[in-house]
Amino acid sequence: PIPPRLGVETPHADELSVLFNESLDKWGIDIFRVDQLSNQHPLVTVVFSIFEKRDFLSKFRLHPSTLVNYFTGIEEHYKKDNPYHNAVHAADVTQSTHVLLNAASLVNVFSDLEILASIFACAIHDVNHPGVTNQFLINTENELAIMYNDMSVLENHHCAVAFKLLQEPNCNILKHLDDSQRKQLRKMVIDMVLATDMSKHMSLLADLKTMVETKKVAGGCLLKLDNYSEKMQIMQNMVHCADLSNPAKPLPLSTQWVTRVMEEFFNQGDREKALGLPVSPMCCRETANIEKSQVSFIDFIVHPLWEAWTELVHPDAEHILSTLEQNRDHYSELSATREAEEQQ
Ligand SMILES: O[C@@H](CN1CCOCC1)Cn1nccc1-c1ccc(OC(F)F)c(OC2CCCC2)c1
Ligand SMILES: [Zn+2]
Repeated sequence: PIPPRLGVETPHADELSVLFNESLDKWGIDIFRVDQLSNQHPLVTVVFSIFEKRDFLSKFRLHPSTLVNYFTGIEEHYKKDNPYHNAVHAADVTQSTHVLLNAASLVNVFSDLEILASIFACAIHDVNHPGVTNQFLINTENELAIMYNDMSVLENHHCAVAFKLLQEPNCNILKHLDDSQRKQLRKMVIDMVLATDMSKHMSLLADLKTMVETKKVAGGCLLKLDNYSEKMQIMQNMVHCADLSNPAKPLPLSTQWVTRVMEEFFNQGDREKALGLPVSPMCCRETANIEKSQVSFIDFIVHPLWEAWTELVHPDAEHILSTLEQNRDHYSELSATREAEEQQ
């Protein structure tokens, strides 16, 4: 059976293809609308449409129904009742990376295999996420923490689930890659997904800043990327930027992500309370100051990262950085008014 043109069966196929024709390559596509129009298959349709647009089905001899089978399996392994870490987040990070890859200063930097690996890594980067943090899994001696010895527990799990699924019948999308391509892709995907562990953030950012400094010295071009580790550094930071892009999206999208992530954090706080464990930061629904937390999240983590990325790909990400700065000021004003109200 030939799969439907957008990879998914939906009564809104026409509306969805109009939305993709207009905005698949744009920062700020309404991914929540993609979720609705795709009959709750946002990841399958985003991956399928990006692969079609990049001509990956012919470049890598990917069979359409194998592609739909595999990414439907991946999508099903994203827990639907996670408010945040669900298939919409995966589709969002995947489409965001697709846009970042189109930056003029990154043209000709990555091979098709590196681009395939980046898109694949985003699609699977949080698969089967349990809706709690690494620290929670470690504190509760969860079987996943035991399995991965407390080291990047979630991120190891996401990789393992994704590669295990490749071995299911009619799911091996990499069947027609040669052995060396498949081995390279596997290594690149693991390197990118393990780099989404927030505990790696500071070292990843430090290395990115160093690269930006040397790039300035070397006359401002990126093309001299000859070794794997420099290329992988950029790919890891690109996926990490996409993973932390919620505050840098148009405000109506950003606020929906804040609501979702806080609900997931509060659910974890409820479980910690019930277990008599100390409640993690920002996870207590009684005391959390949502706007204030967003301002410090942006000031200490998200803005420094996007500032470095914007310098690296100058001037292609300027509009993203300015959206982030506008959103930061919005949350800061909100938190000031809330504080003033609470004083009265
Ligand atoms: O939890 C974050 C990392 N921590 C590290 C320790 O300091 C606080 C932040 C990143 N992360 N990891 C998974 C999901 C998210 C995450 C993703 C979107 C977030 O906000 C918004 F953009 F939607 C987000 O906000 C939290 C709650 C308030 C401030 C941070 C978190
Ligand atoms: Zn993520």
